[in-house]
Amino acid sequence: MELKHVNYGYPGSEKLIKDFTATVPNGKILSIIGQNGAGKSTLLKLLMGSVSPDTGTVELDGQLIETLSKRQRAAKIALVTQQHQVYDEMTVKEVVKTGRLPFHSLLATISDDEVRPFLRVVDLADAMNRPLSSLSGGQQQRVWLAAALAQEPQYLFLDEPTTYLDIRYQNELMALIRKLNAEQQLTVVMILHDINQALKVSDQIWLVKSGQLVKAGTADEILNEQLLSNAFELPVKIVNIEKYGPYVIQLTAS
Ligand SMILES: Nc1ncnc2c1ncn2[C@@H]1O[C@H](COP(=O)(O)OP(=O)(O)OP(=O)(O)O)[C@@H](O)[C@H]1O
Repeated sequence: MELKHVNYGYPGSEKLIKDFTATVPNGKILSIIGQNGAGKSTLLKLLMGSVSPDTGTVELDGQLIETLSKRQRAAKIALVTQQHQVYDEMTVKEVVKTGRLPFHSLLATISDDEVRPFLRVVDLADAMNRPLSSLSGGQQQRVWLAAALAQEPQYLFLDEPTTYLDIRYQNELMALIRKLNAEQQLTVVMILHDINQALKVSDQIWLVKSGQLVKAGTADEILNEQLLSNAFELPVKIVNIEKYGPYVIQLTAS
């Protein structure tokens, strides 16, 4: 999956993504980090083909993304976002069934047996018949992950998956994503707000500022005070913590 010289602005707005060229590493975990409004979610939309570049190209497995139908794209890419309150009344299994829908007509019946394996992966098979709203935030996020997995994608996109989760659930979710990446060779692309989390879980990081790629690199290559301070427009200190390693501190007050 790759972006080549992509420029994009929302209709009626000024250019947001500027001459963006980068490759999503296959079978790896990629995180996109940057300030609010830097264009991270828009990059996901471009990679998914839900918006088209004004100039430049987006390729998915060697094909121009706009030549693929919505169904063909859904067969390859699944997205987990944080906007799903609408489905609160649904049961866990119903939510996971929505993940199968790109392949079935809306009238198709999807059996419980078909969705159970995906709930097993996220350790929620026992909660299958419970209303989604009766689960904790961390469990709900795992249900959405199961729904994405039910799509049997090659690429798993996550837009700020740890927002609203406390640190323990954040760590659990990240461990699960790593496991999925390792065991199912899923290519993971996620937007993370926590730089340290991104540094810890990612094989590659795209550091983005004002719609431009500042740097694509490994955690070691991104761990640079000046680079991060410039990109986030805040002073950054990197400290070394025993048994943890380097830790980025963003200084919010001068
Ligand atoms: N549908 C839209 N129409 C017009 N402008 C939009 C639309 N979606 C996003 N924008 C604008 O594009 C800019 C970048 O948005 P985007 O969501 O890509 O950034 P982001 O880096 O993901 O931000 P955040 O960290 O706050 O989620 C913002 O100024 C936003 O207001």
